[in-house]
Amino acid sequence: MLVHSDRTLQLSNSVVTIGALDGVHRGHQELISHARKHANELGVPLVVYTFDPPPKVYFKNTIQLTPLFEKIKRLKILGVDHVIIAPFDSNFVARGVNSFLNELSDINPLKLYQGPDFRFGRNREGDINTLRQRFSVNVLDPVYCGSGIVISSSRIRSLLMQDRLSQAEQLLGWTVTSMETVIKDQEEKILPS
Ligand SMILES: Cc1cc2nc3c(=O)[nH]c(=O)nc-3n(C[C@H](O)[C@H](O)[C@H](O)COP(=O)(O)O)c2cc1C
Ligand SMILES: Nc1ncnc2c1ncn2[C@@H]1O[C@H](COP(=O)(O)OP(=O)(O)OP(=O)(O)O)[C@@H](O)[C@H]1O
Repeated sequence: MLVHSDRTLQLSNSVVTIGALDGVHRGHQELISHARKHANELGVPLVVYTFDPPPKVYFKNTIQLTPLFEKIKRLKILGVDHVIIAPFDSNFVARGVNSFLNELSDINPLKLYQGPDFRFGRNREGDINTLRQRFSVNVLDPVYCGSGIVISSSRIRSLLMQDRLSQAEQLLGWTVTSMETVIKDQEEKILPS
């Protein structure tokens, strides 16, 4: 797997998933697994376009489930070919939808795989319909946990903050050992003893 931090990757075709993907939880895994399968059928590379830090960490100062190296490790395990890491900063946040879509066209996505709630661009102006004006998009039904709640990074953050580690693990599909350490570190920074 190749990691690109300069956003200059050019491909003649690809299958793409975009997102914060904090935790690379079971919902993200399902999305990537469908995208992987389709990329194999088409014989093209699978690209994940992600953000560092995750937008919710940047805007809402939430805890971060996976540090970048852990997210990259998980994406590699899932068989992703290229990861594009966009530095999520004030310049990036100010970009309009067209600027972002123009950048995406450098990798010529034959298909994008997203969940229904995906948003992008300045003030979250873009959605699935905006994406569809330029690219072909497959929208996956949300993956739910056993209790009928949609799996999300936010839900997992909340479970971890309540020390409900085994439930968080079920939603993540990964062990929380390394993450627990990260979260404890973050808590200690917020609440110095
Ligand atoms: C070019 C670009 C600009 C963005 N600007 C904003 C913004 O102004 N406000 C905001 O809340 N999120 C912004 N975002 C983040 C998106 O709302 C969203 O979190 C991101 O596209 C990842 O999707 P996901 O949250 O479904 O993973 C931006 C995203 C992109 C790609
Ligand atoms: N449970 C899920 N089932 C299917 N797709 C999902 C699921 N959760 C997220 N996605 C999709 O994965 C992509 C990345 O989403 P994102 O990283 O924002 O996940 P999230 O869990 O919703 O995060 P957060 O709770 O921080 O908003 C988006 O296209 C989103 O719709």
